[in-house]
Amino acid sequence: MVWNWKLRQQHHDHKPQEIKKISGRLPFLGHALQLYRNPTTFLHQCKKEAGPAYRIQLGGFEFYVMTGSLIQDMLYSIRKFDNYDGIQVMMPVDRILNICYRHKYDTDKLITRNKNPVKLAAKKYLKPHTLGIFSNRIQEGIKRVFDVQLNLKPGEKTELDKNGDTMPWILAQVIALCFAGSKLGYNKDLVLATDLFSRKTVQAGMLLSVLPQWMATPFIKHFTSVEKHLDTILDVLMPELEKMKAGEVNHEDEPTLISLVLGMKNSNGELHTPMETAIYYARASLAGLISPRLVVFFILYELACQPSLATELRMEIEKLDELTPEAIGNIKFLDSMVRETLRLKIAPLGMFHKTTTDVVLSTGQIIPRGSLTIGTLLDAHTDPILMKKTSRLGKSPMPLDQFDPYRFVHDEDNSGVQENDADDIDIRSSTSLGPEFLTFGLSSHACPGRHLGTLIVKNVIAEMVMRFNITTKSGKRLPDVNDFGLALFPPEDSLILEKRA
Ligand code: HEM
Repeated sequence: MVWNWKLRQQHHDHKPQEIKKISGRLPFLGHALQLYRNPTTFLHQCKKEAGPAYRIQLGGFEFYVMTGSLIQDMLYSIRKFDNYDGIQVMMPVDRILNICYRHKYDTDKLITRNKNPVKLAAKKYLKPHTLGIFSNRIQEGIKRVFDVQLNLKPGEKTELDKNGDTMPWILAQVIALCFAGSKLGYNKDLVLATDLFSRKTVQAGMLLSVLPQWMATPFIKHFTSVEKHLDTILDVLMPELEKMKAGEVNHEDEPTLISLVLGMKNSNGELHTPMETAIYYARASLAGLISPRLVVFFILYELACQPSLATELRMEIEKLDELTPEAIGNIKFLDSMVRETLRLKIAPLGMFHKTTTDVVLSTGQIIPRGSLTIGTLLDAHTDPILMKKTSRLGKSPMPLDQFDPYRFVHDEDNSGVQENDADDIDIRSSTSLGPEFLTFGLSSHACPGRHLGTLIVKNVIAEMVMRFNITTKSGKRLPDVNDFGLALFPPEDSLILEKRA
């Protein structure tokens, strides 16, 4: 292999070391069994065996695993570690569109490596100070679904299944309103198609992660195709988009993601067509639905297991002068619970990237160009050496591997912050990025939708807790479900909602 000149200069002709392969691989399965049984223990053993960077195999993929501060190095080096190709490993939406929709539209045109219009629109309009434009839509959307789908009499109970339709419907309704506007966003066909597009994409993604594409394709086409749902999204959105394009209507009084994307140019310098814009709506809704759904369920489960937390949250909500999404978004206790959930209720492995060049790590080891890299986020978030500031937070700090809903309810006096703490370690809110909070990524690739996502999560939780007493169906706290260390799901349990008087 020919090292490039710059790398040689940097390392004064010391030959970079290969990164060690972890022993115990099985043919094809690689380390799947170890990751299935106990990913956290396995990843600790790997670090002991091979140091801060090592190679594991899962399914057909080999991953270079980054631990500790190497994760930050990866997330900050956006030119060397590409996140687009990385995300496509876990959520291969380009391949899924290609399998399900290529016969209707050349989906290759939508591969948005460098100019993702959803990202550009999100960066512009989903900032904390611009979120007010979505306020009414968030409030109205949540209220409407609760009134229709969860309309119980006081004392009446219902089951909220984590795999059921209610929670996805609530979130899809809000996302449809925010991304397509009030004129189209209440359309039931659109809301259902938005939800099913995201759920089917996740299922198809799972098939593609375990089977070669030729084998997965017929299953996807038969069982998890997104074609019908994308057709519906196009049917609802395109007539309005055509009118917008012709200048017959505009969305100036209520900015929407679709109006922003329609006004942007693609990589050929041409404005997006109504069809492209409608497909981008579907892609954006994926980002807006998948993670928030899990975060909401994790928090509700915690409230069900610790009813005193629900009582405290109700008291905080009752103290508010007005019940606006912003006011709910500013409740410190709720924000702390969201940040703690995002810190701890995450997969042991995450943040897929692909190297764009041979990369020499600070350890002197090399990752060849085109390799898949991944970070041990959970290990980093529970390591007191890396989480110096976080580990001191709270009046009586709890160990980092335990869920402390009050951890980030801090003020100047009880934050545990010391004078020599680095200023760049920002712990102010659930959306503050920094080396002690990696869940949204870092630097310019960090999630641009996090402010909207957390605001929606908080408002759904607030509505739920004000309307219902929440308990678990099992009557116990069941363990979270780990999926080969690559995804973490809430326990195999349901929630029982009892309408409050
Ligand atoms: C609270 C829930 C959310 C979580 C945990 C989350 C997490 C993430 C993560 C981990 C990334 C990849 C960062 C990287 O590779 O460095 C990402 C990217 C992205 N997220 Fe989110 N996200 C959330 C909500 C949302 C919402 C509501 C939107 C709405 C538009 C959104 C839009 C995006 C987009 C467009 C990207 C791609 C950014 C890029 O390519 O640079 N996310 N998100």
